[in-house]
Amino acid sequence: MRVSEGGVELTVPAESTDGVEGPVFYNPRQELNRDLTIAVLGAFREERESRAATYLDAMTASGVRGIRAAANGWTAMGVDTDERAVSLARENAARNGVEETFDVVQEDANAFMYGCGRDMDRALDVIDLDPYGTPMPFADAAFANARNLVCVTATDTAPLCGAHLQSGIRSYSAVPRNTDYHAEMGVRVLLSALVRTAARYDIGVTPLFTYAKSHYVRTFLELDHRATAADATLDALGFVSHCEDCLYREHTRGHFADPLETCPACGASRVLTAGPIWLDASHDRAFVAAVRERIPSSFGTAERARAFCSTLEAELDEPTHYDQHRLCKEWTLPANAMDDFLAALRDAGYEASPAHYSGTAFKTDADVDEIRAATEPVLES
Ligand SMILES: C[S@@+](CC[C@H](N)C(=O)[O-])C[C@H]1O[C@@H](n2cnc3c(N)ncnc32)[C@H](O)[C@@H]1O
Repeated sequence: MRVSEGGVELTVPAESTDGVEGPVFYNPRQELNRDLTIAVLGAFREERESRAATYLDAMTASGVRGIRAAANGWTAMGVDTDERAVSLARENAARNGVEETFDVVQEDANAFMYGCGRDMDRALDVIDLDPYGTPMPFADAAFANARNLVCVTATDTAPLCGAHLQSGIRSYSAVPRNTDYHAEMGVRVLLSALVRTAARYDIGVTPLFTYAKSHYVRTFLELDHRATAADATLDALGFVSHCEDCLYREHTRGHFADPLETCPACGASRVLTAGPIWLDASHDRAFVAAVRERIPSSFGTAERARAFCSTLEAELDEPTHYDQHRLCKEWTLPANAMDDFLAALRDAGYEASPAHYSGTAFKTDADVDEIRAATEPVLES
């Protein structure tokens, strides 16, 4: 089957695939992810005045990411262990006339990355990990061998958000907890595990653009190759305690957890502690704005992608979000329009923004009692 996206033409398997078995992977529902990736690459080069030129599509499948990067001026490389993927990616590269700037290799991604690290002629400026499930088996090789930017997709959202607790602990060396902000738990557990991996190579990390959508988390991490930068990055790790009864939460920075026995707000003992998680900003607002401006109307998801960036730009940096419907259920009050709800918080002197996780998700510097006091009038009206 022929598809076109982002100005390139591809042959892909007739049915879309999203599993390990079956034909070469291509998921049309990931077009937004790929459109945003191309816009991030462009913004990174221009905004950061970066000389980054080489891009590794470390799990290339149909070759779609590498081909789109090559079509946008990158010297791209693609790797896949599946020989059918390698030959399809090569065919697709030739179809788009980028076979000179998109070289595809059949190899294990880790072996390839370490091989490049030893070869100055194959230095990798940007490495993009897009595996099935957890990216952690590839994270060491990526940080050890990337110069400027590491892009990561994780699709194992149940382990990341604490729904599959043991699997999450095994993969991420952190304790994720299943809360009502489960997608954000996944974002912050993933960032924590990635920055701790980078720190082992004396690399500090700045998350430029991070989001959770349907069944995956995606992040773009700028690298700073200094031990002091790694130390500063680790200062953004800590723990969150969450009351399952009244939804109170608090977070503390540092390497040691100090779990709450009881909730300071309601006295209940059903308090979950998660961590270490990433507590700082998960995106750089100015960078996200630059990404938005670089989304051409020709992209299939242009309108959605720009709107998504706008939501992310406005989102506060608080490490956990609330859900209006969840709070209203707790308070047995009717929910109201999000705009009125957030306006009530702002009128009461708090910061408040939508959060990209859902249409009823929001962030604020108010605590649960303060949210209720500020919004009760508009919920009852
Ligand atoms: C989720 S798909 C990649 C999708 C692709 N990046 C896209 O945007 O359509 C994962 C790919 O990783 C490949 N793969 C699995 N293990 C690998 C490994 N150790 N090294 C390199 N590729 C691997 C699989 O064959 C599969 O094609």
